Amino acid sequence: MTTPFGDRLAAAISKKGTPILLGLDPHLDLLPSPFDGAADAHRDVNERAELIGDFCCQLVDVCADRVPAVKPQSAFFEQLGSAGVAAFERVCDHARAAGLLVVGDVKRGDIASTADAYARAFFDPPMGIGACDAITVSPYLGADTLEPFAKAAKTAGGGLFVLVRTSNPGSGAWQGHGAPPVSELVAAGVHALGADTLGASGYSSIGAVCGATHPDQLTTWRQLMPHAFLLLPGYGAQGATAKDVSGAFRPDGTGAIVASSRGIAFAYRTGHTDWKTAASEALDHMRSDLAGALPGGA
Ligand SMILES: O=C(O)c1cc(=O)[nH]c(=O)n1[C@@H]1O[C@H](COP(=O)(O)O)[C@@H](O)[C@H]1O
Repeated sequence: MTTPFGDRLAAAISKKGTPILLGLDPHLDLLPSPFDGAADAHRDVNERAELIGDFCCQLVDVCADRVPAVKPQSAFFEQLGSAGVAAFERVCDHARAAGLLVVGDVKRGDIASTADAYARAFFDPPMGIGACDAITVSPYLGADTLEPFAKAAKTAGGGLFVLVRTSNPGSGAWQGHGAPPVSELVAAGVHALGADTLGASGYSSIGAVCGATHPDQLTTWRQLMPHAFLLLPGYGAQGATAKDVSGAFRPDGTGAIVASSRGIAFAYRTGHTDWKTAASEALDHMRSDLAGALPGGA
């Protein structure tokens, strides 16, 4: 039987000694040379997709020994059509071959019968868009629409990260509405959905996306979802710091994974070093930054 995703993530974080989730977001306008040709709309789309795939694979190679997992953002690949989707698959395969867990940032969500097809696209190997260990999903359509995703994930030993409260400035208008706020209702749903996936690590395979840009609320979400991994976007480029994310962790320093995309991939833009050296240094800086701020010195 496949080891459940929650246990695999806990083991990977422990092995690499850091809860960093490396974002793979090939923004066309930020790519370094020689990959910047991907932004040229007059160029052949297959070549452009090849360039973004190559960039992400090389970034994986730079960081693979120091991160447990990566999060390729599907939008940056989908914008180049089917060639981009093929590049997404290649990047997922490359990361898995490097021993990393892959969280496909695809933010899917639809009525249950359609959600079932989306879930198969990511978790059912014969049909797989890109072999993902977990994917991000939107809960807006209701709890019933998360069930097909959860079922497919469980069967595959995979996981989900449900959007509970996103990192963007406007997230409060709807997600923060009501008493208790919608985000807390979703958090309760995530807790319930993960109950039957609790692994030996004490973590379930159903996690939650909670923006690191809401530091005051992270302890509340930690309490509402005691067995869920919290995926925290917003560190670095969106302004959140290591201190901001500390409330999302258990006292033993486990239970959350901190995402950073632009802050690592495009670190070269703030300095004068080559892009690989800059990314590597940014990653080392993030590792020590987190180690100094998290409970248990994670
Ligand atoms: O699900 C996500 O990963 C996500 C949720 C959220 O609330 N905010 C958020 O920024 N993200 C994603 O996390 C990444 C953040 O990128 P950086 O700001 O460059 O680190 C992007 O891929 C976003 O799509």
